[in-house]
Amino acid sequence: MSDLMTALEVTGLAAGAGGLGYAKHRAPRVYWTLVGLPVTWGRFTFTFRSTMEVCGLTVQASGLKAAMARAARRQVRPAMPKIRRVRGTSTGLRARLKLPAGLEPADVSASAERLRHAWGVRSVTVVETRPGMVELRMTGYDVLGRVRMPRRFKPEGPMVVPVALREDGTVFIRDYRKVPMALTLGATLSGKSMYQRNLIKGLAEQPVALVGIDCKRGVEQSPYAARFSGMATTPDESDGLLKALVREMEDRFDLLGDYGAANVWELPDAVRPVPLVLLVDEVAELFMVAARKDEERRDRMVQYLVRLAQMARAVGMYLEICGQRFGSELGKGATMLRAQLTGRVVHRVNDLQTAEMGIKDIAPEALPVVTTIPPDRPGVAVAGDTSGGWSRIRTPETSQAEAVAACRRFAHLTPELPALADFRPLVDPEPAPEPDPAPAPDDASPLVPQPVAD
Ligand SMILES: Nc1ncnc2c1ncn2[C@@H]1O[C@H](COP(=O)(O)OP(=O)(O)OP(=O)(O)O)[C@@H](O)[C@H]1O
Repeated sequence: MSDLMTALEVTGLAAGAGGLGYAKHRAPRVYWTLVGLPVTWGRFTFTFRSTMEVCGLTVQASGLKAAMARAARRQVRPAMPKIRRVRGTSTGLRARLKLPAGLEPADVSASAERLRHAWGVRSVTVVETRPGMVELRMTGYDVLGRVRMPRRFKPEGPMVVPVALREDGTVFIRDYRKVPMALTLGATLSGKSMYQRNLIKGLAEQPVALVGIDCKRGVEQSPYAARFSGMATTPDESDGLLKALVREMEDRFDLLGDYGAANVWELPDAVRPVPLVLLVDEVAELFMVAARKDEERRDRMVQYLVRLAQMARAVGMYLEICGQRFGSELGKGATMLRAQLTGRVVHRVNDLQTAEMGIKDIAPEALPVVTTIPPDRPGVAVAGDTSGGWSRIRTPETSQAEAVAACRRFAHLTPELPALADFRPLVDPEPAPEPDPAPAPDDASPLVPQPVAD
């Protein structure tokens, strides 16, 4: 009997160990939650003091403290960061530390690699949360290996879309009100379309008008037509669409003038025009020139885009431009337009010059990171904006069917914009069966776009 029990125990242990070994590689998130997190938390807590000492994150005790210690015949200990809060997450461990006078966040950042080894974690990122306080963001495994977005993430406010994961395990959001105009660059097969797809899926759920320019005959954007209020698939159509958008922008400015408002968010809800995002896929196709008369059209379109990029933010109109390159080869005014696109997401690119176009003017120190994105990691990109901050991100792998299903489910949110009536995209009247059949609201057919109530 006891032999049988022993055999069962050994088999159970072996199966358990095998299961954990399997989970470590195939389900790192589960492994981290079950094993990594408690072990790391314990290691962090019990070795914190000694780690601070060996990593040189201590300063001499202040005169008063030293005097008090001497008076009490205690050893004078150096001052070190104090743990204020520790929190486990599905990707790692976060610890808030209060720094003693004499230590600054840069000192802790400089020791990040040593802290990573000391606590056996995948990465340590140091973020200043307020003067004198830093947060250590540790990840327990390669969170960009197979991206899973946290389920409980709630975007704060309108026009905020969670679109990817940062390597420190936090969510990378596209916040249109903070960074209204953006450029996504990347070589072929680097993951640009996946990024756009995630963006469209996230935007589809919000009360926003989507307008598309896809001069690859609409192959990228047409599947999402149910959620688009306007779409152009040739340079000629795009010329007309951009002209209509500039007029729409001017009308919106007139409205702001009528109400004495500085931007659409100050307008009363009843009259506020719906926010609008223009998504341009493969900008080089839009600016393609075959004859002299095309050049005039191209220069005109660049001018329209520059005007939108310079002014449209206040009236709730935003640009999202995507391409393989974006330099002077695109024609007059192209580099001026690029300077206005202050949000940048740069995937793997083919040459240093393209990486420079994407990131050098806003976060030059991220340049080596862009040039070393491996080809077997499509979707990995460097995201930065004019605040100077940048991070390595990766979008979750989302199938086209999932994004199409989201567009159809929220088709009732597609506003009718009279100015763009000539550019309404064709909606497939017989959609393919959807993999994710969420019920559409009773009052809206998923196929017939309906205006948003004012
Ligand atoms: N975040 C990601 N995670 C995993 N796989 C990805 C990710 N992003 C892209 N891929 C895969 O990489 C391949 C290329 O992606 P995608 O089509 O988005 O690239 P692209 O830059 O748009 O290429 P092209 O310019 O040729 O259209 C696809 O097979 C896609 O499934």
